Amino acid sequence: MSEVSGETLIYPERSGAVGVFGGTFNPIHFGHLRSALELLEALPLAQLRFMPASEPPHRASPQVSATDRAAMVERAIAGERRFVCDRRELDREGPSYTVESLEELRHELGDERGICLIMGCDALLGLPNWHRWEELLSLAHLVIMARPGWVFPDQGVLGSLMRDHAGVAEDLVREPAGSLVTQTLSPQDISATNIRVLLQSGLSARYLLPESVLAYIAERGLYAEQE
Ligand SMILES: Nc1ncnc2c1ncn2[C@@H]1O[C@H](COP(=O)(O)OP(=O)(O)OP(=O)(O)O)[C@@H](O)[C@H]1O
Ligand SMILES: O=C(O)c1ccc[n+]([C@@H]2O[C@H](COP(=O)([O-])O)[C@@H](O)[C@H]2O)c1
Repeated sequence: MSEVSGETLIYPERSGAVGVFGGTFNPIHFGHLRSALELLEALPLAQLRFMPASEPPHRASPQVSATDRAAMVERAIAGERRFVCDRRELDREGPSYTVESLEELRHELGDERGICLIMGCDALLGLPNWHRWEELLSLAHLVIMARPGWVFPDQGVLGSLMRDHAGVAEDLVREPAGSLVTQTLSPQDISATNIRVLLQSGLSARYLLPESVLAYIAERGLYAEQE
């Protein structure tokens, strides 16, 4: 069983699928958290795992360490029993390839359990550049969240992917992998980029992310104001 934060994880009732929400979480914010909660309520998910990327494959190395980013995730999700911080990518050397995390999780959960890889529409657009991306749907379902300012692709390789794998919520528990489900949630036009800009400019980021995360940022002097 992989290392997870807090209590030892007992995998939930056999009925629900396991959601995996990967991200840089630099820092985690209410856009992530509110979307995750709405997904839990809209889809047959028993648990949602926030999985901070240690070395996000397709962006510059974040200035804030993976340990700090995971600590912020842990603070943010404290109190919501169905949210878990999955630290497996912190324990692995090299780029945090999602396909490798899903392989590990599939091995742990067995062949029957539904696993849902969750991502925003913006992340979907970059999918064809991911490491071994064509294997992702054999390991998990994809749950794509609408995000303000982004439209679902309807052409090219992603348009075909969306049509060929289009599924409905029930598929996430009927099958272990292979369906693509889109979900419209209340729009949260919040980004970590915007939060970093505010903090680096000496402005408040209050009400965009949990107070516990803001307190951690202050304690550790992260995203400090730039001269
Ligand atoms: N406001 C939001 N609403 C819905 N999904 C979001 C939102 N913000 C981020 N996501 C999704 O969460 C996942 C992780 O995102 P990430 O940690 O990179 O946050 P971000 O706010 O997009 O960060 P950055 O601004 O640094 O790119 C991605 O799949 C992204 O699409
Ligand atoms: O596996 C890959 O090749 C890959 C390429 C780009 C992004 N990802 C994952 O997608 C998630 C969102 O990434 P990001 O950069 O938008 O925070 C995060 O879990 C990354 O590890 C994964």
